[in-house]
Amino acid sequence: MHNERFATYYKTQKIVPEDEWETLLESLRTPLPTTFRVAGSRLTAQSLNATLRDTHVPNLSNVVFEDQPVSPPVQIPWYPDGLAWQFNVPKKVLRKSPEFKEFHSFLVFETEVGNVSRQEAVSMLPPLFLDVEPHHRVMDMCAAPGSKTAQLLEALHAHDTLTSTSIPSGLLIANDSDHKRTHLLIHQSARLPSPALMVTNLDASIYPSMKVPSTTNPGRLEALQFDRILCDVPCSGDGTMRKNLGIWKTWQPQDGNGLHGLQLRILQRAMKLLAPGGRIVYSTCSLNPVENEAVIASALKANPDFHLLDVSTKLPALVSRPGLTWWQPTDRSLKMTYETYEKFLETCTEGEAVKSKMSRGHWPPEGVEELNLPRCIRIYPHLQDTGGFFVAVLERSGEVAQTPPREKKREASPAEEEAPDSKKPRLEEATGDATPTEEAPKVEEAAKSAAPVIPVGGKAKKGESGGSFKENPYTFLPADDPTLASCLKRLHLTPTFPSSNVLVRNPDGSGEAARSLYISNDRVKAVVQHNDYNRIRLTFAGTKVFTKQEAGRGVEAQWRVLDDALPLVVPYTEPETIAVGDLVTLRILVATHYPLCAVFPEPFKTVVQGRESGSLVVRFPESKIEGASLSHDVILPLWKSNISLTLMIDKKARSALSMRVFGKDITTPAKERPQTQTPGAEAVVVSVDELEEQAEVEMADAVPAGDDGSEPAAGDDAAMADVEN
Ligand SMILES: C[S@@+](CC[C@H](N)C(=O)[O-])C[C@H]1O[C@@H](n2cnc3c(N)ncnc32)[C@H](O)[C@@H]1O
Repeated sequence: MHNERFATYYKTQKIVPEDEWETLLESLRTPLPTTFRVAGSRLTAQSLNATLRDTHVPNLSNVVFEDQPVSPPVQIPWYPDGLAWQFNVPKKVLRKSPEFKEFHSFLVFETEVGNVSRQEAVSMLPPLFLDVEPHHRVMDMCAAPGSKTAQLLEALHAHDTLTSTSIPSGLLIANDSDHKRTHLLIHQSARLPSPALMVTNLDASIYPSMKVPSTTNPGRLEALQFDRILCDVPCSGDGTMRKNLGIWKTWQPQDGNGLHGLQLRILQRAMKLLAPGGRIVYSTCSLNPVENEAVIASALKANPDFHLLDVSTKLPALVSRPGLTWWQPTDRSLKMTYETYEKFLETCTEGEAVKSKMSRGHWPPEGVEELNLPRCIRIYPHLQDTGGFFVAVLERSGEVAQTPPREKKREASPAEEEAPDSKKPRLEEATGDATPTEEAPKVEEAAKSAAPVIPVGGKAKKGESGGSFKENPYTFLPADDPTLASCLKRLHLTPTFPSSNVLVRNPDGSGEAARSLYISNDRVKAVVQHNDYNRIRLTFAGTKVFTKQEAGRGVEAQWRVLDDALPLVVPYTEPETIAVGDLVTLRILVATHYPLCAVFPEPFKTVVQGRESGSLVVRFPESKIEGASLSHDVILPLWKSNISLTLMIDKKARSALSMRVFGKDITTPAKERPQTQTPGAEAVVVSVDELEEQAEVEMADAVPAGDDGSEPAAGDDAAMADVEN
């Protein structure tokens, strides 16, 4: 863990006082503590956080391993509501101490189901400074793998309750230029299903302007402007050296020098897309002023309607240092630093200057002191045992548009619907487009071509590109579509269900061919309907709520509600069709795979025996019995075949639920039958073996492999490492 170039460069930049340099270096050489955030909707998170604080931490408080006391997890002091935690425990303690082993499995399972997000502490900062509210139009320009997108979604859904999801009037577009990584992002975001989410796969530096119906000028279109934009740009990542040890070996100043241009272009594009009064958070996990203050300074100079916000009191417990007002770039040889760009140019040929990727913007601009750069936030590893990080919060002057908390839905005027594209109002005419007219053709052209791919480390690999766009389009179904109508009827949904916001995803856009139905809010609908999906490289819109389930041999497939979508669908479900179960019932469902209806306690048994086969929703109210407790209501999806029931959640979710309610994992592998009679079950009058056999045959076709009924591999560290950023 030594790199002379790194030390020389940063000492020259005076990023910390000289007498602090060794402490900073020492801290960079020590392993990073494990940090995680209790995620998901606010109330679920608070309930899980209480379990952590009141059960897990006391259990871990007096652990002694090999004669040494081991400290329990502690809350990160600056994170709101105490929802972020950290602990520093050697791997062998996690593997061998029974208390920590149990805690580790708890974390792995809860991470799998999305209630815990393993995230570096400093990476949790940018969304906190963005201050997102449920009605905001939000853009996450470089979003994959999505840990910050998840935080932004949580903020949009701040009004959710434990068992129901609000439909925010706002919008979140999460974008990344790497196609593969957008799919990781979609997977991550599915953990907080949101009808307000869209995912696009574009180069953020040339992000096209999107059209939406004008709110002030009916029948016209205007450019979509955002209230909040996150620019968590690709960077050299030298603030992550405690975790990514490879950077010690490879670090060189050219990493940051080469990225400055792209970082500035992404920030400047965000500035063009932002509404007056809106806010941008620019962040990197780099210590380098060329990637940080230099980008902010150049962007502010070019956009005088922007200023840096003083956010020093926002998180009082966060220890940080002010942004720099002086720095001195160096060329790749690191032999010299140059006071000015002009002095640098004197030392090289034109070709060398181009190759160096240096520009005037790499240096502090004239009048740098007027830009308030000390309002930027620098986090160094030794300040509070974290990674290194940089955040700047920029605000655009102008009046904040007063968005009503819930938008009124606007149907397109018949003239607009029927007009051929060429006759539709031109975006620029309608709005004086957020995109300057002379820039528009370049942006449009570039957006049509495949987006370039630049990996997290920031260096684009030769020949890499986003490839041609092969995603299926999203199409809204007419509210009276027969497939949709039969689905809503079968699932007992009320007429208030927003059926005009249901989308399908197949080449011909028909309901008949659909195997899944998605739902969006009005804002997502407006964007999808008024923009060519190929041009905006639309990879995902809304959230999947219903899927077709094979119902067994010779029986027609039926619709069911996806587990994750239940909080969204339940408020629109006829209340009398939601069955109610107790903890004994839940224990049978968690421990057994195809329990017979006959084994459940009354009145649940009679209720389910009287139901037609197919999708069934059950509410388990808050309660407590010997060996089990539910601290809040839980709603779960079941599938009923002729004589048995199945809990339609995947293996990890089942185990996580079991640990939360029964304090241990009581699940059994799919094929293994319980040796004894199911706990809490009544005496069964017919041969259980015979009937179970029959039930398994019935279910063989019915339970899908894949997103819901599947049996994914057991939880391990990889599951947590996967989502770490
Ligand atoms: C620092 S990472 C983002 C991490 C993410 N915000 C999170 O919290 O999970 C930078 C991302 O920028 C993406 N990227 C690189 N160049 C880009 C560009 N020109 N436009 C959009 N995204 C880009 C990379 O694929 C990478 O996923």
